[in-house]
Amino acid sequence: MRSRQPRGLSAKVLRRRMASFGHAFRGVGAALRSELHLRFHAVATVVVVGLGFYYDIARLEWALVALAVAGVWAAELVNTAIEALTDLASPHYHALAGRAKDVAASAVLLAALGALVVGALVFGPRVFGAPA
Ligand SMILES: Nc1ncnc2c1ncn2[C@@H]1O[C@H](COP(=O)(O)OP(=O)(O)OP(=O)(O)O)[C@@H](O)[C@H]1O
Repeated sequence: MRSRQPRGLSAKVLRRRMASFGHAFRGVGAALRSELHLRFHAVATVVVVGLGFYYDIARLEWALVALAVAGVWAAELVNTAIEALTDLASPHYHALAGRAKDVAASAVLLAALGALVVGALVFGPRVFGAPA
């Protein structure tokens, strides 16, 4: 049976999806350029992935490390977006603006603490020689 979908629609949808990926990557690039914290995360990510290969960690450990790293990146990117929007909406001091920034920053802190726990459990025994 022939599809009733107008010809070229799927190509259009695909182009839109590709454009969305482009916007997302542009966002990561812009955040990397403006945020020192993100550049630190980039270096930390390279170190953690290097340690993963060096110690040949297990598949499930890779999954935990990937989730932890992605969680920190996602929290930091959302925090960067909230900071930008807050500065746009409230360039002058406002208690709500401060609260929005503090809460967004606490999401990064929570993700970073989770990543620290994952890092300590996965790499701690290997680096410090304790039994896994
Ligand atoms: N417009 C504002 N009104 C009230 N408090 C603010 C405002 N802007 C910033 N703050 C307070 O200052 C803190 C630091 O804000 P700032 O924008 O400097 O972010 P930051 O945590 O230093 O992040 P970054 O270093 O990534 O820019 C906020 O968490 C908030 O408590």
